[in-house]
Amino acid sequence: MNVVMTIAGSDSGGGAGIQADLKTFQELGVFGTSVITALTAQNTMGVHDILTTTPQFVRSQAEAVLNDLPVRAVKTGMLASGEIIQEIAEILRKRDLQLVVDPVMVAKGGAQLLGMEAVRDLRDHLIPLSTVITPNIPEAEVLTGMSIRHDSQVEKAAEHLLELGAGCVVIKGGHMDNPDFATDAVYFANGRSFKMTTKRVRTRHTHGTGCTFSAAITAFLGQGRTVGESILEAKHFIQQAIEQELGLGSGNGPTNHFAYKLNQEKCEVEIVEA
Ligand SMILES: Nc1ncnc2c1ncn2[C@@H]1O[C@H](COP(=O)(O)OP(=O)(O)OP(=O)(O)O)[C@@H](O)[C@H]1O
Ligand SMILES: Cc1ncc(CO)c(N)n1
Repeated sequence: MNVVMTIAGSDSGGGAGIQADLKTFQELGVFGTSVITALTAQNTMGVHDILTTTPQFVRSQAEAVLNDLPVRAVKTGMLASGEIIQEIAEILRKRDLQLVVDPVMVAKGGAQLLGMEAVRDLRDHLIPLSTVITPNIPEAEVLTGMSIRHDSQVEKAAEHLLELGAGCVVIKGGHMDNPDFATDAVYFANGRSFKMTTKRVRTRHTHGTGCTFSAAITAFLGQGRTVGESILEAKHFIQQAIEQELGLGSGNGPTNHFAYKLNQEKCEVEIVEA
C-alpha cells in the first residue's frame, strides 16, 4: 500500500483543503494521512472563521505519522503562518520524500489563508525542498514579484521559481482570461517544458480545484509514477472533476472527486512540448 500525506487546512464544506486531498487520495488508491494546520469554518459562499493550529502541534502530528508509516509523497496546501512553514521545512528536510507545494494564499472568495509575511518563508524554506510547486497566476506573481499577463512572463516567472530550488514548476492557468481553454505550463529544472490544455468549463463550481489537482499529483507520485506523468494524469483528474459538476451549494461549489474513477473514457488534454 502506498502511503501519502497532506499538510493543509480543514475545509468544513468538504470541497477544498484536507477533505479534497483525502478524497482524491482515496479515489486514486493510495492511503492518505493528514497534518492539519488550521480549521476553517467554510462553505461554498466563503470562509467564515479560521482557527490556526500551533507550530508545535503541527510537528506532533507530522512526527507521529512519519515515525510510523512509510510515507512516499507529501503535499502542502494552506500553511497559515511563517512559523508553521519553518517547522514543516525542518521536519521534511531530514527525510527522503517527494514534496508537492501548492502555495495556497487566498481562497476563491478572497479570504487570506497565509499571512503575507510568510511568503518569504515559503520562498526560503519550503520551495527549495519541493519536487513540484503548483502556483496559480496570482500566487506566482506574489512569489516572484513579477506581473504575469503573457506567455513570455509565465516562462520568466517559472525560471525564477526554478532558481529558488523547485524541481518542477507548474503555473496553472485557471485564472488566465482565456474564455475557451485552461492551459497549465510545466517547466523542469533540466530545461524540459510542456503545456497542457483542456477546454475551459463554463461553471462557477471550481472551489478546491488547486487542492484537488496538487493532491492528484501527490497520489500519482506516491504510486511511483514519474513527475511528468503524475502532472499530466492529475490534469485528467481535475478536468473530469470540473466537467462533471455536482451543482452543490449556492456559491462556488466543489468539484466532483468521483468523476475520474467513474468515467472510463479519458478526457482530452492537448500536450505541446516546447
Ligand atoms: N473553468 C475551468 N475549466 C477547466 N479547467 C480549469 C478551470 N478552472 C481551473 N481549471 C484547472 O484547474 C486546475 C487548478 O487551477 P486553478 O488556477 O483554478 O487553481 P487555484 O486557483 O489554485 O484553485 P483553488 O485555490 O480554488 O483551489 C488547473 O489545472 C486549471 O487549469
Ligand atoms: C482549507 C482551504 N485550503 C485551501 C483553499 C483554497 O482553495 C481553501 N479554500 N480552503
